[in-house]
Amino acid sequence: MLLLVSPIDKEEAVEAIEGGSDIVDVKNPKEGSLGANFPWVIKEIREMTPKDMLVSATLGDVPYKPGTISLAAYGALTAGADYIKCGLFGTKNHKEAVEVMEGIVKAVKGENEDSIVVASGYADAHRIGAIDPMEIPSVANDSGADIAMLDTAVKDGKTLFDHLPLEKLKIFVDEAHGYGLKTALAGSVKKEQLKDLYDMGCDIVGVRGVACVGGDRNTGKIHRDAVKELKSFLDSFK
Ligand SMILES: O=C[C@H](O)COP(=O)(O)O
Repeated sequence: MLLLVSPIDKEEAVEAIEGGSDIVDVKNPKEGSLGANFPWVIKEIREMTPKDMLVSATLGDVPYKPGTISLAAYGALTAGADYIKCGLFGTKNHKEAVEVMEGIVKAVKGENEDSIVVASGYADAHRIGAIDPMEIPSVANDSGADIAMLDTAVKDGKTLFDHLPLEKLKIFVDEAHGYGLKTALAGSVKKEQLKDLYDMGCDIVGVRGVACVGGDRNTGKIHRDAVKELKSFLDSFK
């Protein structure tokens, strides 16, 4: 299972890289769970990240505005992101979500067929009126995306597992794998929850809070020692 760590700036990106993160996920937590960062931040983090390491960029907790989002995706790609990740915040159903994701897929894969598109739903979608998280694998599949992901929309200390039990997460992973997609799971994930994610076959775990000093995604900063600890813990499962 790969470790994705979400830095907000260059200083945190160095910590993620030195700590051994597999994917550097440029994000702006000030703008939400999957908040988008500025193109120049994505660009400078891509430039300082070793070529063989993947850089991901989030497009935000996006509204149901397919044109706007496809243009944002094009911008993230141009800034150098290998992974383009979209939080389906304002889409209420399968049809709307597929429409948004199809625009992203067309915008980025038309330029670079190797770019990786991630459709992210929210385990606590019921709190924001967004699409049911269990529909995300079919949304990713029907739109031509590569990865089905879940995060949490509201960062109030509740974790992914508080909103979806293990059995449901396993169904999510199995369904996505059945389509030939990869999976990414996140949402205030704690170290002691990593083994469950590994055992269910999750491909990527996304973290920020647990990689920050003091475990706080907003007030803390990512530290290489925390990333190293997570990485070696994950390696111990192999
Ligand atoms: O993509 C992963 C997110 O950044 C997870 O952040 P979090 O661990 O603070 O919920």
